[in-house]
Amino acid sequence: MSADILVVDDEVDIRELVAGILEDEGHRTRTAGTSDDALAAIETRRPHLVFLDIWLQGSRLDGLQVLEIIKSQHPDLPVVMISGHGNIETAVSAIKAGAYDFIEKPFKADRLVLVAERALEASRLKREVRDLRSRSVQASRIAGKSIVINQLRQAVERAGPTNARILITGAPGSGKELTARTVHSLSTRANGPFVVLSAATITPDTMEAELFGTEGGADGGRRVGALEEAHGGTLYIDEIADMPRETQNRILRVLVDQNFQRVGGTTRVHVDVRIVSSSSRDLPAEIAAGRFREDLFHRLGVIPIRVPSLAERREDVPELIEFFMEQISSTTGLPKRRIAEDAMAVLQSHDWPGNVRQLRNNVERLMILVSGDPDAEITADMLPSEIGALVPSTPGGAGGEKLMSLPLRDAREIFEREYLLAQIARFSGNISRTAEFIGMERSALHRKLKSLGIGG
Ligand SMILES: Nc1ncnc2c1ncn2[C@@H]1O[C@H](COP(=O)(O)OP(=O)(O)OP(=O)(O)O)[C@@H](O)[C@H]1O
Repeated sequence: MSADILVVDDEVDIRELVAGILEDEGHRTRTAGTSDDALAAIETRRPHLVFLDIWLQGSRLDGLQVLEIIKSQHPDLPVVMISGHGNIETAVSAIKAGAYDFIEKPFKADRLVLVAERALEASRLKREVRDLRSRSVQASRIAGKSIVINQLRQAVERAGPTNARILITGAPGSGKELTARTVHSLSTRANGPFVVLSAATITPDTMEAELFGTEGGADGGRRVGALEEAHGGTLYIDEIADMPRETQNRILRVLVDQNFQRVGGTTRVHVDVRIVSSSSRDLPAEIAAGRFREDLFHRLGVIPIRVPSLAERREDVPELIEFFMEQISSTTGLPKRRIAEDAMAVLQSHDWPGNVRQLRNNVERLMILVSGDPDAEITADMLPSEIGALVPSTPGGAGGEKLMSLPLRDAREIFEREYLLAQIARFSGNISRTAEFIGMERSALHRKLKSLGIGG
């Protein structure tokens, strides 16, 4: 890579020498003889790398002061100090102040080239890591603009940094783990581990070993459990209500004592772990049935957060579809597709029992299956039958057969009711938008709803 390198030294011979060597390597260089010229050159255009003399005789500021200014304005701009013979100590303090490295006069050309390449490579890697991080944050963004999702986002932003234990409830696939990850990324533990323990998929026999780890097993070895692995970070326990009673007792003790013993062990392990747990069950009902400890419920749920189901926020469906198409397209290379209005209407009025996960799976399936003309829209008839049922289900869950057994008048009334309820839900209760979509006058729709006994 050809980089833009600024060489700052009061001795003209030195700066020309350094610049010459770097240019021979294919880089572009600029030079400055004083602190003010150096800062002005950076101001004009941020270079990729700076070689900076420590002394800078005859300048307003010395090299260390210039370094300080550069680091405050451009923390990621790598600076290599040029140190005179015998002032290694100053060079070391420059490194403490943020310089990448130093070269000592007189220096060999290959040492100079090597340091330059390393500094440029380190800065490139740093940038890459930052990009990847921001991309993965973007990939796990809580998407949606509905009121309920805004409330969720606010709750997460408030609770994230507090370090308090959080209990997340919500239907399967609604985004509980995503919520937990967002909480973690907003906390002071963001650079620590985020460990997932899925209580639903672990058998009661192995639950404690998974959570606490084991000691003195058959092979005499010890295994680190999820709690220990999450030290300094967050432990996310999924489907907490599926934990066996005995484990519930033990985890409660961990929460009280802040330490635990490994299975088969005698030493107490002290950890600093924030526990975020989740459940898709009705926990008060589990407590009433004696399956879940009430005191544990209160300990885990210092801050309760509820994730809305997708059916509660149908207006987010188009944005979520766009979000997933973008995501899937960038990871698989599949082209994004346009969704025709009739298909969108079906997608928005579907109940989505599997919530956002089910929606995402369907988007992926459509992108794979709908091949051919990349400009062709996805229309309602291309949707899988599981979603595409055009007759809304009737109360009691019966489908078309029930309608068939009724006189036209009653069947029509049931159909109209279900149809209108679904459309209104789709537009989040906004009657004007519903009326416009279904092609009725707003006042006529109001009258219709009243006659069907819907709404106030
Ligand atoms: N609001 C959202 N915006 C973007 N993606 C979302 C949103 N909610 C959920 N997802 C995505 O949907 C999928 C399911 O979410 P997640 O695993 O967090 O659900 P869950 O409630 O933890 O599921 P389960 O109950 O099965 O553990 C994930 O791919 C997640 O990234």
